[in-house]
Amino acid sequence: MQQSDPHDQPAAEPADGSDDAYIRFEQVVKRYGDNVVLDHLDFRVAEGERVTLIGPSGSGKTTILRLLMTLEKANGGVIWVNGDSLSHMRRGGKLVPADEKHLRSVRSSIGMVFQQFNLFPNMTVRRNITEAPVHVLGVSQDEADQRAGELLELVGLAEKIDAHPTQLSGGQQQRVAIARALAMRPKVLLLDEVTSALDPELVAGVLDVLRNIATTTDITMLCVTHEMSFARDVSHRVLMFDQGRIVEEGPPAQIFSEPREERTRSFLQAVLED
Ligand SMILES: Nc1ncnc2c1ncn2[C@@H]1O[C@H](COP(=O)(O)OP(=O)(O)OP(=O)(O)O)[C@@H](O)[C@H]1O
Repeated sequence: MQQSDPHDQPAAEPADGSDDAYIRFEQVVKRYGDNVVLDHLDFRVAEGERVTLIGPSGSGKTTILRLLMTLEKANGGVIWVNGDSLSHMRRGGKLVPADEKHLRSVRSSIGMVFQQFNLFPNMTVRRNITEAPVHVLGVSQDEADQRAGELLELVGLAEKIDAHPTQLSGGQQQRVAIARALAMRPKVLLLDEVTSALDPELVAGVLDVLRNIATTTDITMLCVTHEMSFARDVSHRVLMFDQGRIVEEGPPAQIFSEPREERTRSFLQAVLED
């Protein structure tokens, strides 16, 4: 049984009433058994903002993305996405626990790309990209096909539309996974170490695609990466985590060039030596 947390107050609106944050974590607690992974975490991400999460292994970065995708549930606090709470909803003027329909609706504004590409091996690239828009959003197959073509153009794989994932390199598969996430027209894109599973020579191509998406769209991005030059290029803000708390945050130029905290300095040193 999960313990309840004193901060797990149902809330209808962000605590300060008006809040322009698109994503907001308010006193969020996540535990696995006795392991406190997120410890009363507070942060906000504005609409269109691109934020990179850095920090040592186990500091809770992936957990944050998984909570946003509702793949995990917080033990305390409230997570807001565009004014909707992931724990509660209003029904008939009352606050009730969020149901699956509410969560599905919130989740539909969020796309995620994982370290492993998770493409359907038996489907062509086209079907990998069109399956969810057609079956979840109810978009016509023609419209979904047209969008798949445009997205494959964007990720530089237009000629692979009828290929199967097994015929593609890891980097190409990851670019298809990015196109698939964008096909749902998300407002937020979550990127979880999307180049970590790739051979080194394939990393740059995937990062170039993401740089292009970051700079040519107004999509809100939360990105977990060890690619510091990519983080420097695309992020508006970097959050440095340790043991489930933010130890430092700031624009990339400051965090990477003049970190204030010893923990940030030693983390960056270790990544650079890697
Ligand atoms: N399903 C789970 N069951 C138990 N513990 C878990 C589970 N998922 C994550 N954890 C623990 O939560 C902590 C935070 O993990 P998380 O993956 O969020 O860290 P991270 O900062 O993303 O690390 P990395 O950079 O290695 O991916 C770790 O101690 C991890 O062992």
